[in-house]
Amino acid sequence: ASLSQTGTCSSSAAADLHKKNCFSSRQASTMAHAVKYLGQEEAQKIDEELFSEYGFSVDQLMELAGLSCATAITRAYPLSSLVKSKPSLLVICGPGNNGGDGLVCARHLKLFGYEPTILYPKRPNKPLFQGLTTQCEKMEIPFLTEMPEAEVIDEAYNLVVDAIFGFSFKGAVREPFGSILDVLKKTTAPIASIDIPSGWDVEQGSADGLQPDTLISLTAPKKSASSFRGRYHFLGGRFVPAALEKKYQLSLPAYPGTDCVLQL
Ligand SMILES: NC(=O)C1=CN([C@@H]2O[C@H](COP(=O)(O)OP(=O)(O)OC[C@H]3O[C@@H](n4cnc5c(N)ncnc54)[C@H](OP(=O)(O)O)[C@@H]3O)[C@@H](O)[C@H]2O)[C@@H](O)CC1
Ligand SMILES: [K+]
Repeated sequence: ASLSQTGTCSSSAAADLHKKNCFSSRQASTMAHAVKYLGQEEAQKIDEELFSEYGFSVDQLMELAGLSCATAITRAYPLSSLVKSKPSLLVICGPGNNGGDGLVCARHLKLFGYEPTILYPKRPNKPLFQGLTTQCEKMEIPFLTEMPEAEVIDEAYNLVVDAIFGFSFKGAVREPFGSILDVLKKTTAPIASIDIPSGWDVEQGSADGLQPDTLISLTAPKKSASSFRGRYHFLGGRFVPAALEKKYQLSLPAYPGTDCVLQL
């Protein structure tokens, strides 16, 4: 099959190929401006570089990440839109920095007028997380001692914030988080996932995993975000220095004004 002078194809197979090529080149030109979706190692390298080369501390970036998440949640689920009489939210925090983002997010949500409750079953023995826990306790945010049943969650909470695992998640889910994720899969309350829907492979996603209504990608989306089918995808974590953005060719969109989140 050959292409005619006008670039149209003389057979249907060639037409398909031509369409594919045109699509690829169109896609490539759009992609040059589109935000980059990161692999797991790349996300971890950027994180590491922010601390080692750029002199940030974890708690600094965690504060900005958690504030972005609380802001995104306020945009997607304003107080006036909540269906329950109380603006109740359940924030489930995991054992790493994603869980830390969840604690910061809960604290800001409380300041924004929501009534968060936290489940934090595996707490690292580190001053950072102990401090974040104390801050939440002092702000009268209740902590649950066990994961409620799916029906209880649907009855009691307007929204679940998933801060269980982020970009360091690997392998089969270990307890107690396997059971927690099983319950979450049965809930009908909307889920807002911080950075990555927990339990998803960071790059491949998960066909039978959580299906959050909202995803808040921090720094840049991870590859699995291309499988996100929920209503709201936000970018947050407005702390990336231009030189780092350039080095990793992140092509981050411009945040409007002083906003710390952007809807993708
Ligand atoms: N630069 C940025 O963008 C910033 C990123 N930030 C945030 O940090 C997040 C990344 O944090 P992270 O590296 O601490 O890892 P994260 O994913 O929270 O979890 C690790 C923990 O999970 C556990 N675990 C792992 N696999 C498991 C399994 N199969 N089953 C059970 N457990 C498993 C593992 O447990 P362990 O191996 O210790 O048992 C470990 O303790 C990132 O996504 C973003 O939210 C911001 O705070 C700041 C700026
Ligand atoms: K998460």
